Amino acid sequence: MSETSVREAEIAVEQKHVDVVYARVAEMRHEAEAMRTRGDALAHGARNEAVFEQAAMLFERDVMVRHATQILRTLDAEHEGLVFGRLDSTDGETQYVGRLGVRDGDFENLVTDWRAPAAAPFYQATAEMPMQVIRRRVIRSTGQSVVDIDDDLLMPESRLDSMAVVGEGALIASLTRARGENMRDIVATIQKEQDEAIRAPWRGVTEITGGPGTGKTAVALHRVAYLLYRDRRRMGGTGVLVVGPSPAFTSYISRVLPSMGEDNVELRSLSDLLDGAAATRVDPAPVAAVKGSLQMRRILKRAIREAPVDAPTELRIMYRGEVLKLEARDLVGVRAAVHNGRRPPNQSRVDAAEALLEALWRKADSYEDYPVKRAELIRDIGERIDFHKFVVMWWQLLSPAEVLRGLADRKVLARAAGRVLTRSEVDMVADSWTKPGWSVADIALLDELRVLLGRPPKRRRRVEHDPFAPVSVASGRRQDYDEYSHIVVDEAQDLSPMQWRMVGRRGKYASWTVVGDPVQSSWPDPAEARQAMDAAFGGPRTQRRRFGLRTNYRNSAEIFDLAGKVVRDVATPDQLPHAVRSTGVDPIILVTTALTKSAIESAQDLLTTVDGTVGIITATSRVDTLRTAAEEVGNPRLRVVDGLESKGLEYDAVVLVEPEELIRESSTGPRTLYVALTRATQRLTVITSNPTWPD
Ligand SMILES: Nc1ncnc2c1ncn2[C@@H]1O[C@H](COP(=O)(O)OP(=O)(O)OP(=O)(O)O)[C@@H](O)[C@H]1O
Repeated sequence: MSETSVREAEIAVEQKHVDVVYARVAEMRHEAEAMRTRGDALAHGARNEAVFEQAAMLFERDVMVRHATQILRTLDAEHEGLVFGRLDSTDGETQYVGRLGVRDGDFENLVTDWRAPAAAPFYQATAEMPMQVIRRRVIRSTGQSVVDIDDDLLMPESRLDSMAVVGEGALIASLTRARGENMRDIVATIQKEQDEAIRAPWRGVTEITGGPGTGKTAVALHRVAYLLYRDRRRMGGTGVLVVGPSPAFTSYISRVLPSMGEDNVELRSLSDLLDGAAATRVDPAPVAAVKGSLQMRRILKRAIREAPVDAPTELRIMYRGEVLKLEARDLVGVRAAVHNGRRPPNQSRVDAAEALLEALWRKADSYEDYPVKRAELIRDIGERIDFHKFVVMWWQLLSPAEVLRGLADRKVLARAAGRVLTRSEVDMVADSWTKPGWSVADIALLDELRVLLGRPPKRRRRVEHDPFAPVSVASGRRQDYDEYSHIVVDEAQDLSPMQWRMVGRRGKYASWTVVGDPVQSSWPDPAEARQAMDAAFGGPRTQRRRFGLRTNYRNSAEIFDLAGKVVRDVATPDQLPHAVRSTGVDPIILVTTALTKSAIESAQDLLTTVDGTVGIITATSRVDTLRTAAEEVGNPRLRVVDGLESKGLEYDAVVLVEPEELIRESSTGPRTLYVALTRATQRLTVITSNPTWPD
């Protein structure tokens, strides 16, 4: 038989099995619908245990079918298959691997879930350690049709004559596919070193490091799916949180988990981790550096001890014919004493009232011929409406937003900062808070304030308009942030210490998967961030395991060569991954002063060359101009982002505009440029006004 006809014959064999699987899933779906109707009736009428048991069984079935239906819906939209692998072993058994475990009516295995221990050889077997696998086959489908297969012969000596072997590399085929709007799962082609990280135990902290394109994000997401499968009871109840650098990134990765049937995972970016306070901008690097460092915590703590600007500075009260007066100095003392108490300020109003009454009594006690008793004074004044009004104005319930906005006044900030910030830092940071909206760095500060201020007590009555009620930054979507059972942090090298505190607060009892690449870091003080990270994990004694990924699956070798050049002074050779795929096409470097025009022309060119997405990456200051120009092209495959936004994303082709501006804009030298240069899978064009770039 010719090679083509062997391939076709083998495709037909697999199609037959795939048809059986889909038919079984359809059958189960029908059964489940019927059972659901019956199950409701059963559950309502349940009288004895047997019926209960039956109802519970039906429920489990139902859950499984819903799971399958959801996966199918996601896959149908992307034309991918439920079954993607097959193992032929020395014991004569054949096993299919897929996104879901499916059994036939007799409980015989039709497909093994990729996360089950039985499927592990599909990812772990090698020619050196074949794990009894003679042939490993990757099955590629479009919807329900098998379109291709690809074999790995691991034990040639055990191969039977009837066993055909076809294909030329499922991995490479998958890597050269056009990139779309969303990241795809990699279940069919997970590599051994990746699989080890995916299947690591849930406990403690799992750190995954690797250069650009080594599959860190993909591995982290598959690990979530794996943990939910293996430890659903532990993970499923309180939930898994995945934290990424930007909303563009969370949207990019949003499809991966649903394609594996997992939609119960919260994906959040650092700018929307706090409910009700989404960031709309990014601070310039020097401002972000100040706001992200731990010294901000000291400043915020001092800020909340200050009296609000409109708080009264004197208390006068008539009592039994005398004027009792607390002067500014007295009030400052009382305020400080209340702040030194145990409770956060928003829960200390009662303490404040008591401390004021105590101070009034001390005043009264110092008057001669003024026979009042302590208990009487406290009771009488404590019940008076004018005293209550004073307390409400003097000890205001504060929202995190109000406090941070208050620091836009440079005098207020300078007072809170003391000697922690220089004068120019105070100017620059105060100025940033006069701008509308919040920056990404502000979200961590608001979250810190949320905890420092404490949750205000619930009001008993609904008041129509209460000018003193705090403007809440928490909409109450999720009250108890500290309840996640597992947290994944992607691009972890970029979290500031304050952001680590924010994330750490959400994982008091969590286990962690932390993913990053130190060479791509955009944070200027890695040591301080490292310390804050350790604290988030519960201290340096928390169990850790580390995995390093060494192969760059994204970039062509030609593109990665150029990217490697720009970080040669800040990265050691062993920090750079190895790019496996060569396209024979070198990046283009275009020297011109007509940057916008050339960028658009190059992008248009590339849109005709590649089938997937094209990204224009540029300095923040150029984004608006280029976006306007790109809109005129009117092609939905074309995007414009700045260097920081490009983190974690990928495109078929990239046009990088004025590389040196990305370096100038960043506080970490060439690292952001390195990120930008490693976003393309196939083509890269760099547009520069410097004739000697990159030398
Ligand atoms: N085993 C694999 N099979 C197929 N594709 C893979 C595999 N591993 C990684 N990829 C692909 O390589 C690309 C890079 O993966 P990913 O974005 O997870 O890398 P990363 O290490 O997070 O990159 P960066 O740090 O540069 O953002 C993605 O398109 C991913 O689908």
